[in-house]
Amino acid sequence: MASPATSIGNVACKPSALQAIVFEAPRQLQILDQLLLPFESVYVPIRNLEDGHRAIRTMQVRGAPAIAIVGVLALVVDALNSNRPVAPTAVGPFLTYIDDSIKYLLTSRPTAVNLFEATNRLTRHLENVAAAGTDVDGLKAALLAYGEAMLTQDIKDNRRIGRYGAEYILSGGHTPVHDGNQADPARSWSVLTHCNTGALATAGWGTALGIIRSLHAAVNSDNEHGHFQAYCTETRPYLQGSRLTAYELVHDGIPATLITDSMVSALLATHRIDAVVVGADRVTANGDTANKIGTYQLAIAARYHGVPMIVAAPTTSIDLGRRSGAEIEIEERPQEELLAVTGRVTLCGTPEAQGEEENVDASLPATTKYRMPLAAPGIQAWNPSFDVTPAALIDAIVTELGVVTKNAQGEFDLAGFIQTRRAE
Ligand SMILES: CSC[C@H]1O[C@H](OP(=O)(O)O)[C@H](O)[C@@H]1O
Repeated sequence: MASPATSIGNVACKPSALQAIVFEAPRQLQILDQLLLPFESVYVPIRNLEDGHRAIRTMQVRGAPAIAIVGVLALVVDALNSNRPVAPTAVGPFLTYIDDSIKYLLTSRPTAVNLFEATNRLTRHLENVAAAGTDVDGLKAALLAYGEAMLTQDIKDNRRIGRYGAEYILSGGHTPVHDGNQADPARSWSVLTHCNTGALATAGWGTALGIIRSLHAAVNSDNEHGHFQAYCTETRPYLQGSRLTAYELVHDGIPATLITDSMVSALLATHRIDAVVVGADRVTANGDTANKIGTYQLAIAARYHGVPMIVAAPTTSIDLGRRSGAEIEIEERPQEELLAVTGRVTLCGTPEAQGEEENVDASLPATTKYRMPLAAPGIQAWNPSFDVTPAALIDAIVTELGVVTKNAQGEFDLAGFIQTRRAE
């Protein structure tokens, strides 16, 4: 499962097993093919817009922040591609090429707001650079700098989200469900999460999984008695939980337990869960949150059992232009993703599977693609990739600017919070 060695910034190195995006400026972009994880770690080159669109559409790369970063970097490598120059050499046509490219990229997946938000800011930025009187090379340099900045800013934001979220949970910012004394630092802590919101969904660290990383570090550093346990759901049908989040938690050595999506209420009924922490694809102005399918029923179960429901969302996932979740387009994906599982397996008769044993059939392919049907032939399937959790079922929204809780009217004032924090 070793990742291929590659260079980053002219330094030969090997990406960490969890590095979803590898960018060597100005034009070498690779993404970790998440359709093959955790059993194969394969990096796929993104050489142009079409490669980027396909990787996002097929979910080789996924996660709201990662989608935005790969989308913009695919535009960078397309615009700076010297092998097949496609970008116009005059400023006006170059800006038109950027606009047309963005419109194409935005057809990849509709629900997560991050790519829309990032490309809106990019368009305004390049227009300002052009108005300042630059040539196309200046615009290309600005585009490259913008894409590189997204990588570093996302990790900074996620570290802040992790810290704010961990502090909020440890400080009793909510009513603990544990019988234990909130003030007792030696007590155990358990958090349930859904889907994958970690390094594989971002440029690194993660959002909700970033909070789990920070919470685990805080509990284990404050005292040797504290114990932290993460629980993650499988997250059917793509299995972001059992394939990706479990992979990240095991990689980091964080005690973790996998459950099926159908076990959520039974687990919450044990009263061992301190908080449910999930990510977000699009949070509207009132706090309604589009996230992976299954989040809504998780929130219902959490509310029923008195467990705080916490959404981790960088401000790049907050869409103040939409008043409520009713305005969010929910992506429906191919039925096939629910009706079967596909992937690659190493055949038991091949050298890879048998090590050095003699009696292997070398004529067999080392790995072979498979499709395993899971449902009765002929059945139809409904496969919405997201659902919307109403703000009424959410207790806190953790951003890189801090934790947003409800006002005296029981509402989130996200616009006011963001404006105030950014003015500080
Ligand atoms: C920080 S990732 C946010 C969000 O994206 C995931 O969706 P997908 O795997 O379909 O791209 C999931 O909803 C995560 O919570």
